[in-house]
Amino acid sequence: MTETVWIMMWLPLVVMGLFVLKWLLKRVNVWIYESKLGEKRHYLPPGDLGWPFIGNMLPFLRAFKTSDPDSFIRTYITRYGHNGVYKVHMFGNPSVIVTTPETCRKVLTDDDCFQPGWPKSTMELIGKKSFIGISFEEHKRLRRLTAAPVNGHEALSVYIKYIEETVVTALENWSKMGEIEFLTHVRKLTFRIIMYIFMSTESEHVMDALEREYTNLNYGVRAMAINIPGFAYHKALKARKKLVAAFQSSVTNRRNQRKQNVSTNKKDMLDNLIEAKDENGRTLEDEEIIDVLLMYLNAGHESSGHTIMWATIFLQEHPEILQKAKEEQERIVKKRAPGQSLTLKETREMEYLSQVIDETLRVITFSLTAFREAKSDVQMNGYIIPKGWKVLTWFRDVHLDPEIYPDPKKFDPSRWEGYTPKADTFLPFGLGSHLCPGNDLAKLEISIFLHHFLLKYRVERSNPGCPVMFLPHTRPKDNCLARITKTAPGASNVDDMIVCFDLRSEKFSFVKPGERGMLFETLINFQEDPEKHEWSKRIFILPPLWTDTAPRKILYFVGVTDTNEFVFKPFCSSEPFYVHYYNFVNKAIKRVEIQGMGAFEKASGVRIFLNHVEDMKLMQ
Ligand code: HEM
Repeated sequence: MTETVWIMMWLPLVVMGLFVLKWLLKRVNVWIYESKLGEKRHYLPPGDLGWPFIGNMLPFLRAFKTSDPDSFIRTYITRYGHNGVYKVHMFGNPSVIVTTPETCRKVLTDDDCFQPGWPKSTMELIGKKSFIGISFEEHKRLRRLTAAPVNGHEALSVYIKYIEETVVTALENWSKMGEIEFLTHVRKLTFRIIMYIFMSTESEHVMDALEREYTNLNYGVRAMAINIPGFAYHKALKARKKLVAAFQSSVTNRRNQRKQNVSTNKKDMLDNLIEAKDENGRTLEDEEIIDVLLMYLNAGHESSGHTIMWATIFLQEHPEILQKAKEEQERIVKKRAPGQSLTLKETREMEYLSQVIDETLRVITFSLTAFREAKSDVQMNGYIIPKGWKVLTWFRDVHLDPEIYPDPKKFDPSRWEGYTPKADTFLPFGLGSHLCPGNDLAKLEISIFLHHFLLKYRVERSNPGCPVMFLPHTRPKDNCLARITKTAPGASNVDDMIVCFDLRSEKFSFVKPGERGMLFETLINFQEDPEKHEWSKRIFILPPLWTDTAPRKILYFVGVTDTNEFVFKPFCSSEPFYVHYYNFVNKAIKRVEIQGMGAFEKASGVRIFLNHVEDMKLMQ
C-alpha cells in the first residue's frame, strides 16, 4: 500500500479521534461537578466548565492580554443571552459569574446565602486569618475595630495634614527627577501613607523593600496557581514569606516596646490590633495581626495608587475637563486664608473633582471581581447556584453597561452631574458587609493629590499610546513612563487638542493628546507616496502653549511639508519650547528644544515656516 493510501485511510480516523478526545475532555468537568447534582443540574445557569484542571482560564487570560478584555464576557452574552448569570470553571473552582447590578447586589448583600469565596491560591497569599478567611462573627468584630480608624470625619481629619505634606513633597521631588515610572512612584506614595496610618513607619528603605514585595504578591493573585520557579504564583508566595517576616519583626518590636512602656508618638492600627480583646477577653495572636495588616496594607495602597495615576492621565488627556477641574481648585485656594493648608471641608466642596474621581473609578474598575461562595443552593434569575460553588461579581460589566452609562468607555465626568446612581450600578468599593472600609480614605488621598497636581503640575507621558495591561490591574504597560513638570507661574498645564492641518485639502482635524496612533494615521492619510515625500516620514507635535487668542483652550497645530514647513496657530512666545519629533523610519520619538521664535520664519496668516531644522538643539 502506498503512503498516500495509508494517509487517506488513517486521516479521517485521526481527525475523528481528535474530535472524540475533545468531546471527552470537555465532559470531564461536567462529570466531576454536575453529575453529582442530580436533577438540579438542569437548572444550572448557561455556560460551560471548560477543560479539566484549567477550566476557562485560558480564554479569560487570553482576552485580558488583548486590548479588549471584555471580549471574554461578551462571548457568554453572545452565546447564551444577557441573563446576567453564567456557569464557568475559574481559578480552580466551578463558579458562576454574575454581571448585572441586581445579581451583584444580591450576591454581595445576602450574607445568609453567600460568604467570601476567594480561591485557595488567593487565600494562601493574602492570609487565612485576613478578612477573606475568617468567620462571619470574627470578621464583624475585626472590621468594627479596624474600619473606624480609617473612616469618618474625625479619623480623616487626623491624617489630612500628613497626606498633604507627603503629596506636596512627592510632587516636588518627582518634578526634579526627569523621566519616572509614574505608577511606581504613586504606589510608593500611597504605601507611605498607609504605612504611616497603620504602623507609624516612615523609613524609606523599609517601605521601598516592602512595596516591591507587594508588587510581586499582586502579580500572583490573578495568575494560575502554579507553584513552580519562574511562575508568578511561586514568586508571589516567596514575596508573602518576606512580608510576613517583616511584619512579624514589627509586631514583636511593638509588643516589646509596650512591655517596657516605651511611649510612641501616636497610637496606630498596630496598637489597636494588639490591644483588641473579644468578649471572652481573648487577644489576637501574631499570626492574626499579621494577616490583617498584610491585607489592609495591600488593599490600601494598590487601588488608590492606580486610581490616582489614571485620574491624572485622564485629566491630562482631556483639556476641557482638566481646565474645569483646575478652575474649581483655584476657586477653593482663593477663598483660603494665606498660609492655611487644605481642610476636610474644602475637599467636600470639590464637587467636580469628585465627579472626575467617580468617573475614573467607573472606567477603570480597579477590582475586576469579588469572590463569594454559595452557602446553600441559591435561586437566581430562574437558575440554581449550587451550594459550594463560587460566585464572581463581574463589576466591569456593570460599570460598562451602555444602558446604565451611555457611551460607557468615554471618560465623561459630566455624566455624574445631578445624577445619583443606584447603589448597585456603581460598585467601585463593593457593597454589603465587605464594602471597602477604606473608601473615604481613598477618595481623600486621591482628592488631595489631584488638588496639588492641578494647581501646579502637568504630566508628559513618554509613550502616550502605550498598550494597556489588564492583569492583575489595569495599567499602562510601561507603568506610565512620564515626566512630571512644574508649570511656570501663570502658565497652563492644560494639554491642548492637537490640531492636524492637511496641507493639501487645507482641512483641520482634531486629535486628543494620547491618541497619537490616530494622529499618525491622519497624517499618513495625507500622503500619496511615502517614499517620494521625505516630509511624510516626520511629524512634529507642539507642546501646549498658552495663547490669549484661544477662547477656551489652547490649540496647537501640526502640519509638515517637504520643506519642513510648520503650519499652526499663531502664538506669542519668546520662551524656548519643546517639540516632540517622531521619526517614522526608526520609530523613535525625540524631544527637541527650540530656542524662541528665531528658528521660525513667520509667514502670513496662520502659517509659520520652519526652515532651519538644524537650529534645533537635540535634547535626547
Ligand atoms: C480607590 C481605592 C480603592 C478601591 C477601588 C477599593 C475597592 C475595594 C472593593 C471592591 C472591596 C470589596 C471586596 C469584596 O467585596 O470582597 C474592597 C474591600 C476592602 N478594601 Fe478597598 N478599595 C480601595 C481603597 C482601600 C483603602 C485605602 C483601604 C485601606 C484603608 C482599603 C481596604 C480594604 C479592605 C480591608 C477590604 C476588605 C473588607 C472586608 O472584607 O470586609 N481599600 N476594596
